[in-house]
Amino acid sequence: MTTADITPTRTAAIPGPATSYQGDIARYWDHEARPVNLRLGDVDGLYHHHYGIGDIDQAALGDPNGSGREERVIAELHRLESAQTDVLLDNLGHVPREATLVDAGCGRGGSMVMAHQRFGCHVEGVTLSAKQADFGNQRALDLGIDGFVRSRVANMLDMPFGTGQVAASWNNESSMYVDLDDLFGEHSRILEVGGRYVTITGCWNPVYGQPSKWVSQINAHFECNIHSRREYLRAMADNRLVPQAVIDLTPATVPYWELRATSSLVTGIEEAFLSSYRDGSFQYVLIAADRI
Ligand SMILES: C[S@@+](CC[C@H](N)C(=O)[O-])C[C@H]1O[C@@H](n2cnc3c(N)ncnc32)[C@H](O)[C@@H]1O
Ligand SMILES: CC(C)=CCC/C(C)=C/COP(=O)(O)OP(=O)(O)O
Ligand SMILES: [Mg+2]
Repeated sequence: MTTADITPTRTAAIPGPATSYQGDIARYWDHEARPVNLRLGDVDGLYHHHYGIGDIDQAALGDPNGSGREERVIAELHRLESAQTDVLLDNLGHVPREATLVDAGCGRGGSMVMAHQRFGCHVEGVTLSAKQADFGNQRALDLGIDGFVRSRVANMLDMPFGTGQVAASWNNESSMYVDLDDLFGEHSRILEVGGRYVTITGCWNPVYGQPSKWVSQINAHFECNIHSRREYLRAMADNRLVPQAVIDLTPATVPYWELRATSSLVTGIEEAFLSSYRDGSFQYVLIAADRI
C-alpha cells in the first residue's frame, strides 16, 4: 500500500495553510465566538466580522436608563455594521444577475448574503477558517440561497477561480492579513478587464509618521499587520487596479465606536480604535478600483 492509498480524499481536496502564519489565523477564526459578533448577528441572521458606519439613531436607542436598552444598543450596532456593507456594495457599480462576485476573506458570510439579496447574482467566498465556511454555508442553506452563495476554505492569495472570470471582488476588513502586492495581483488575475474591486479597511496614516502605539495594539489584538494608506495605493497601481473612489470613512465610524464603548459587549479594543482615529494615526477607508 502506498501513502496515496491511505491519504483521505478530503485531505487531498483541501490543501493546508500556505504558511505557519495562515495556520495561526485559521485557528484564530475557528475558535472565535465573541458575543459582540454572535449577539449582533442573531438580530437578523446576518453575521459580520467588520465594524459599523453612520449616525446613531438616538430615538431607536430610547431612554439610557430604560428597560431593554441593551437589546436596542445591540440592534443599533448591528444596523451600522450592515450599513457598512451597503456602502461597500454601492461601490461595486452595476452587477448583472448572471455575474459572479468574490468575497476575499468572507468571515461568516454576512456581506455575501447581502450581495446576493441586492443583485440576485452568484457570490463566492474564501476564508482560512473551516468553521466560518461551514457557518456561512449553513446560513445560505437555511435561507434557501445555497445555489447562489458559497463559502470555501481557500487562500485569498491563490483563489480557486479562473483568470478573468469574476465581475467584481472585495476585501471587507481582511486585507491586513496578507501582503498587498500578492493580494492585488491575485484580484487582478481573477477580475475581468473593466471589473471592479472594493476594499474597506483600516490603514495607518503616513502623515502621522509611523504606526502609532494604538495601531500596534490593534495588530497584536487581532494578530494582523495593518498597512499604510500609501501601501494600498502603490500596490493597486502596480497591479492594474486604478482607484475610482477613495473615501475616508473615519468620521462615519467614530459614532459606532463611541456607542460600542458604552455597551456590555466591549472587548477591550475600543480605546485603541477611538484614540487612533482621534489622533489621526489610523484611518478607516474605502477604495474602489477598476481593473484595467
Ligand atoms: C475580520 S474578518 C472579516 C470577515 C468578513 N469580510 C466580514 O466583513 O464579515 C477577516 C477574515 O479574513 C480571512 N482571512 C485572513 N487571511 C486570509 C487568507 N490568506 N485567505 C483567505 N481568508 C483570509 C479570515 O479567515 C477571516 O474570515
Ligand atoms: C479595521 C481593522 C484594523 C480590522 C482588523 C480586522 C478585524 C479583526 C475586524 C473585525 O472583526 P470582528 O468583528 O471579529 O472584531 P470584534 O470582535 O472586535 O467585533
Ligand atoms: Mg465585530
